[in-house]
Amino acid sequence: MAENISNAPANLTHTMRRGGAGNPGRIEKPKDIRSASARLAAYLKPFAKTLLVVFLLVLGYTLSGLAAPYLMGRAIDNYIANKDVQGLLRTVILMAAAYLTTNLLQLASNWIMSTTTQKALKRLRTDLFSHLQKLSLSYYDHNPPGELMSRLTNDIDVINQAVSMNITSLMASVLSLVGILVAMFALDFWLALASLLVVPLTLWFTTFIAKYSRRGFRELQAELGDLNGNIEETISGQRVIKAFRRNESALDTFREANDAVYKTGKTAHTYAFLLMPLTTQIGNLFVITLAGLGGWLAIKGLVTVGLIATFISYGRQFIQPVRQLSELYNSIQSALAGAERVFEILDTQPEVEDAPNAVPLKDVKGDVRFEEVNFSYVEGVPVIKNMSLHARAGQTIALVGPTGAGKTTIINLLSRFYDVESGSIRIDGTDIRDIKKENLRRSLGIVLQDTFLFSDTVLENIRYGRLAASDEECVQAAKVADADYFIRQLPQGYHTLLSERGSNLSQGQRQLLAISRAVLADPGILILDEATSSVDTRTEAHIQKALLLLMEGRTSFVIAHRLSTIRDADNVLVIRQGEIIEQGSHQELVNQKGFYFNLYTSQFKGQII
Ligand SMILES: Nc1ncnc2c1ncn2[C@@H]1O[C@H](COP(=O)(O)OP(=O)(O)OP(=O)(O)O)[C@@H](O)[C@H]1O
Repeated sequence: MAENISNAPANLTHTMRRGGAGNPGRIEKPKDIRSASARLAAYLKPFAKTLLVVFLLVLGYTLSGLAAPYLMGRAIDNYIANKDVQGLLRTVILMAAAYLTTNLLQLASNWIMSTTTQKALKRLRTDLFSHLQKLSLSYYDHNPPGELMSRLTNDIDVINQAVSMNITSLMASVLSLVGILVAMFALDFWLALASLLVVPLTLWFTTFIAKYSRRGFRELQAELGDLNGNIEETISGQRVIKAFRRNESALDTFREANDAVYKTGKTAHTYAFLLMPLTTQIGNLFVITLAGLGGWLAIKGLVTVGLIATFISYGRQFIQPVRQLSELYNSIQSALAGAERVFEILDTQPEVEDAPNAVPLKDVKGDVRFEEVNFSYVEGVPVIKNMSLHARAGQTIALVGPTGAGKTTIINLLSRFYDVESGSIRIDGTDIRDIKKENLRRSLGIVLQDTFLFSDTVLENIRYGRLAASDEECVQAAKVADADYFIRQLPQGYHTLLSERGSNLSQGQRQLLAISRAVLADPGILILDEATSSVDTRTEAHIQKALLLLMEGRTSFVIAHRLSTIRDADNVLVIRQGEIIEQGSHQELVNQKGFYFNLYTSQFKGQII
């Protein structure tokens, strides 16, 4: 058992590195230990019977762990002293059996515990992920993806570490401490009392080293954070770095950050590694004291040599749980803090569900009305002000205006990604808050500038528009969207795997896939955000053609960047600071010589119509 002490630095550093997502490297304290542990325990509750088995196994191996030193003492006193080879052999076999049982039971309990933990964590992860799906977009506005990812992965991992390993360790440590103490006091009161002196010394010592080591690792995490940020920026900004020939200065910044990591890492690890030899020294000191004191008592004829051997062996076993307890405390604290962060998400109110009287939307005609709509993302900062508009079924509405005017917000409100603050939005006369969300979103086709493609095949990415669609329907949609020609040129055609966010496709091609999706979805109302970045003229022509086809007979809201789209629109809404300041056809607006006219002359003049 004593050799386990050598694991100390590894365990300790591991615990420290996994300080949790919020602030890695720090041993964080949960705000409410009781509630966090109760909720975490609830996830283990379905496995109560299994946990009882684990407890019995731990109890079993603690007892068998206590048996071996006792047997050794007996062997020395009864058989070695009396030269009884038979008896010695029997005891040696018993000792071997005791050690073997200890190891086997330990193995079994750890295995069962970690399997159980994995099952419980699988549930927690599923709960967390499904809850994330239900949260509103405004929640995502306030919680960056990195942070949420960290909760799904790091925090759950910290909990995993603590629950799968540390719960059994905790049980074992407490049980073996109690067991050893009882055995020691039962065997010899004074020697047991002397052994107890080692407890405060070990506790003080481990806490002392752990404090410095922890501080070191905390600093190391901060430096590592800087280094990671630096690397991430350099990788994602490669294009700009190369364009501006900043490779050397990027390297300099990296060297600086790398150097800081090296220095802090050296100090932190030195403290951590100090723990092993120094704890071993304390253990040795303990053995020497026991041997000296025990030897003296033996000379006096007060104790037997076998008893001293038993005590020394117990003594070695004793230090480990004492040291472990102080480490476990930190690791469990971190896990509970992680659990709290996970529960915080689970406690966030999900997106407003459908009203109880929500109705399905059937056969959408596409008549859209905004009636005195007000909205703000942040309280007190109105983004849409008292806006009213009417789009008749089949009309194309172009939204134009300077950046930040509120065009995307209008579309966000129509899609009910956010709810209006006051006023109402109606589709075919029904307030969208009274329409089943599922239905509402199905009747809207959204083609955004930055199309999100999943790491899957081209075919599956198109099928995202309507999951029940057959392969033929997907291909047909791609043909209508004029995407078929480029898809067939891809290495595996429709079965080509797209990389994350479709980065192996050009922007124009991504848009064509988004249009294919919309064609497949066959929505009553279309929402388009025209791409601002230029694509090659051939793709551009394909996109234009596909869009015109798609818009035919559907009410379309287009955040327009091309003059041709604006000219073809039935109504152009000029948005400024959350208000419609002008509206009419392109020609009417030009004739008005107002805000649109200025916008037109500065922005669109010269565009090929
Ligand atoms: N999620 C958000 N949280 C807080 N404020 C936001 C959010 N999204 C947009 N805004 C703010 O709302 C205002 C309107 O933004 P919106 O995206 O609707 O403008 P836009 O007209 O679409 O601009 P652009 O043409 O640049 O896309 C801006 O001031 C913007 O900063």
